[in-house]
Amino acid sequence: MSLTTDPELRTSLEATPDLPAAQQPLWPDAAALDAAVTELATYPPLVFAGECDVLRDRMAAASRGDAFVLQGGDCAETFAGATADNIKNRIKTILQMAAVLTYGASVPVVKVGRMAGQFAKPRSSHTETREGVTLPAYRGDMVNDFEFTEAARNPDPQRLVKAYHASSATLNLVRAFTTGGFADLRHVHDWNRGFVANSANQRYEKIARDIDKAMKFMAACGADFEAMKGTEFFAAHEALLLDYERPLTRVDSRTGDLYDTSAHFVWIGERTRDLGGAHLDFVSRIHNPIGVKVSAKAQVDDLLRMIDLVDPERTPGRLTFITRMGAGQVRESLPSIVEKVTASGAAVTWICDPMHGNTFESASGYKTRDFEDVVDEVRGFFEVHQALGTVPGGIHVELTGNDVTECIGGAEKILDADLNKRYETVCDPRLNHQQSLELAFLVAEMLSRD
Ligand SMILES: O=C[C@H](O)[C@H](O)COP(=O)(O)O
Ligand SMILES: C=C(OP(=O)(O)O)C(=O)O
Repeated sequence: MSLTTDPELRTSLEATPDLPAAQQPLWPDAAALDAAVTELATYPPLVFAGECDVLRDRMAAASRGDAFVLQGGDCAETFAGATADNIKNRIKTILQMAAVLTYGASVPVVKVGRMAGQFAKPRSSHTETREGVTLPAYRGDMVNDFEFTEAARNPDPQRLVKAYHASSATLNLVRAFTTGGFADLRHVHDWNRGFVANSANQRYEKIARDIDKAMKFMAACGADFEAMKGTEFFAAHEALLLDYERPLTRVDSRTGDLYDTSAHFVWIGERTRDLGGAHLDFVSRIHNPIGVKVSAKAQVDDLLRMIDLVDPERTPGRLTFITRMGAGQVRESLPSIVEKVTASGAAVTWICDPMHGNTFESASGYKTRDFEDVVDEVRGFFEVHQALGTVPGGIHVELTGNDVTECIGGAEKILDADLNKRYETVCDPRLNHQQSLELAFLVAEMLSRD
């Protein structure tokens, strides 16, 4: 792979018209920004273009119903949170969910972490006010620090470089866990047995028992579990900060095509998906599989134009619409979008994000989500696709492997009064380990009914 100093790449990126880029930090020091971007451009890619192509094929399989996608991870990764234990717990949770979903869907589950790059956040407001003091909003560790002081909230471009190193270390451990034996299906199944052994989760015992039987059947047939000790795992994040994504964009030496080597899959968020904006222009130039968040506010005509821009050749697996309508809206707003996009002949993969349309402020003042709403949105997503004869291709979830108390509900019955016990997110509330597994069991039930 060539670096951004490659004349071909420079030409291609410099050809990018000067389009408006929403949600970018107001970097106070242009020279410092320049230095950070130049430094990033000299670093090795985090992923290989060929891996992105593999993921594109997997996303294409999901668009046909031959695979099911599980995307999950933190709302906002932090530098301090990039520890071995946190990464291990998140991977473990995703592997456990994937095992249950594989059983429910009877197709391979494509595992994609919101990890190793999810360090930047779009915000509703540029500023945050506490007790009469107004400072720049926290925009993710890639930009500034969560601490509420003027110095901490000042955007620092060296954080772009730190984000690269934190992503690199995270991805290194993720690759080690997923290929070095930790992902052994027999361990994963044992962990799930531990989950259903908890009296709160007894209603999922039947699925766990059925999986147990299936594993014994496979063993009796001579299945090689040793060969199933590793698994494919991909990294994804929102391509929000163009000062990070552009210098990590490289020419694939095999084909001459551009790839954003900061992750296998990048998505464009609800707040930055404007057709005339720099974000969609950027992803239209790279060859990674791309996601776009779609809320109930999306106009179908805009989505059709977006497909023409990002996926003019209608390549299966290239474009994923991650719908996040809210439990109260999904049944009303999703059908016409799916119907019209399908009628246009586009080959998009449909994924449900049941988190971002279901956020509210609890009576005690915490930003939270109700587990019931999360489940209901996924249920609505399945109902809509079933009614239209289209394919529900996967789910996209904000989760952690730790026992935080950020979303209310679930079998543990987390209440508003419990939120203050372990509310650790620096942005949006995540499902904890138990709630994530519970969601997987419920989605497995939905899938096996299909
Ligand atoms: O993750 C999504 C957004 O970044 C987040 O919901 C914005 O939160 P805010 O409305 O508190 O800025
Ligand atoms: C900001 C996010 O979501 P959305 O763009 O859908 O609001 C996100 O997934 O982190």
